[in-house]
Amino acid sequence: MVHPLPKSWSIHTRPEITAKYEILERVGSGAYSDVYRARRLSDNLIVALKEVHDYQSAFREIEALQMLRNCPNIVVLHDYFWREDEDAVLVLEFLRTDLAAIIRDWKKKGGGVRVGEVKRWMLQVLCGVDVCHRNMIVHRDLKPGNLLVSDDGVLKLADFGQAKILMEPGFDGVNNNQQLVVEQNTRYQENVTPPLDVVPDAHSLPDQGLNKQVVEDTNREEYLRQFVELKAKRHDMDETNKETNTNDGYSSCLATGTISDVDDDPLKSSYSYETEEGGVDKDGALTSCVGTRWFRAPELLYGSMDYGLEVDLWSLGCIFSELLTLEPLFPGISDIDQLGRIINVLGNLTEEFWPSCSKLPDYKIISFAKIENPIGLEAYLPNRTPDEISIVKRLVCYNPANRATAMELLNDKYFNEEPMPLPISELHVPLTKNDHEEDSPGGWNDYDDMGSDSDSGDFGHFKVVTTGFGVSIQFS
Ligand SMILES: Nc1ncnc2c1ncn2[C@@H]1O[C@H](COP(=O)(O)OP(=O)(O)OP(=O)(O)O)[C@@H](O)[C@H]1O
Repeated sequence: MVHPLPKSWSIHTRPEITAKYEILERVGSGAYSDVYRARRLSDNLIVALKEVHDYQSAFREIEALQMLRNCPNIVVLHDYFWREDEDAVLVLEFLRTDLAAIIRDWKKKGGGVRVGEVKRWMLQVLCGVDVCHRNMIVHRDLKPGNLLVSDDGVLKLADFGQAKILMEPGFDGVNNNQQLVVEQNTRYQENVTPPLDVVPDAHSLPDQGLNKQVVEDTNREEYLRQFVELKAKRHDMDETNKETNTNDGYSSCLATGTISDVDDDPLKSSYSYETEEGGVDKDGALTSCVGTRWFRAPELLYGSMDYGLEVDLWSLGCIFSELLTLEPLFPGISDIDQLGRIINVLGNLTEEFWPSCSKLPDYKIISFAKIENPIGLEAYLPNRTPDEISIVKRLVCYNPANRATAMELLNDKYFNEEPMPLPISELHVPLTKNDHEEDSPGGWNDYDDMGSDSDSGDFGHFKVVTTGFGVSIQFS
């Protein structure tokens, strides 16, 4: 659906943007942004202008996309506008549809999935995630709706507003493709031979205008200068926004949900929770309030602020399962329900599965009744082959260290045997993106709620028990 232009439109009143772009229509909006289709006046290129209303999110997205430029399965950042007193505007390549729309289209048409197609889509997702992870960037919001697709079938990871660089990369790691590859991380560096070549994207040519920020032939010094400048700006803004800021490390989401979940919770008076605001390393700690619930890893649901790239691997497993079945694997209606669904399938989270799980911040706060006979992932993947089930199991598992990396999966025989992955040129890309709005209630309309962080849904049966750690909520 194309949204009509609102009358008061901040992007429209910014001469530095309108001098270079004709704004055509609003094509989407998210938690932090409004996205417009626009035409670049210099060469008529159609682009997406993403006006980001949260500077932290804008910074993250720019920082990550700068590092990942020239990667074929990552959305191209052509340019950006960043001024202290205005919302940042990112100029992105325009991609008309996404994997969620493709899944909806398959479902609507019936007839199941074509394995060759599933393989090609999944390979493209894996390539995008692999390049992020080799650069120590955790995306933190992988879901079909954030995997944009071009008219000719190229899939690109987008929406890096929650992305985080897990360590400062060594700039010496710039390789021929100008990607920054971190040497320190052995798990992700062993046998690094990208199975699919990373080649510069034809559409990634830089903007040549006055506000040029992303330059294809940027040398290392210039790149470093821009990066340092942007960081300094962020630091200044951090200082001025200290009062209201919720940086990583300043907030903790308990397994009961996000802080807003707790605030909204009608049962809030029947239990308590404590959040440690002090003593958390501002620069080092992460927040657990990330990602869209259906794709959120259990360690995040249990409040971890010490997680790694593996949270993306869990999301990948949910995405692969959805490609195979056309249904979301864990469509939780609240964070508690999300955890309950996972536990019903995998069994209770115990040290048998993940030896250090009891150290998760909320592990002792939330306890579920013992699940004697977990359903198992197989039950959710009827008629799928053992290889397909095995891949889902290698991603959707409790212990993050046991999750298969994107690189390992790219080399998995599944993607190299019949039926072979379809060539990109043979992938079917639906013409429209939002035809699900016509669907019947209870169908794909529900899909729009997958990102909601409000726990106003059904909590099911529970009992509140006082323990040595405070109050425990037990669900059955
Ligand atoms: N490059 C693009 N090309 C075309 N449409 C886009 C592009 N980027 C984003 N959009 C559209 O705008 C919507 C919002 O964008 P995006 O998901 O990046 O924003 P967000 O505020 O970070 O969202 P979220 O609430 O999912 O975190 C997307 O669902 C998509 O429909």
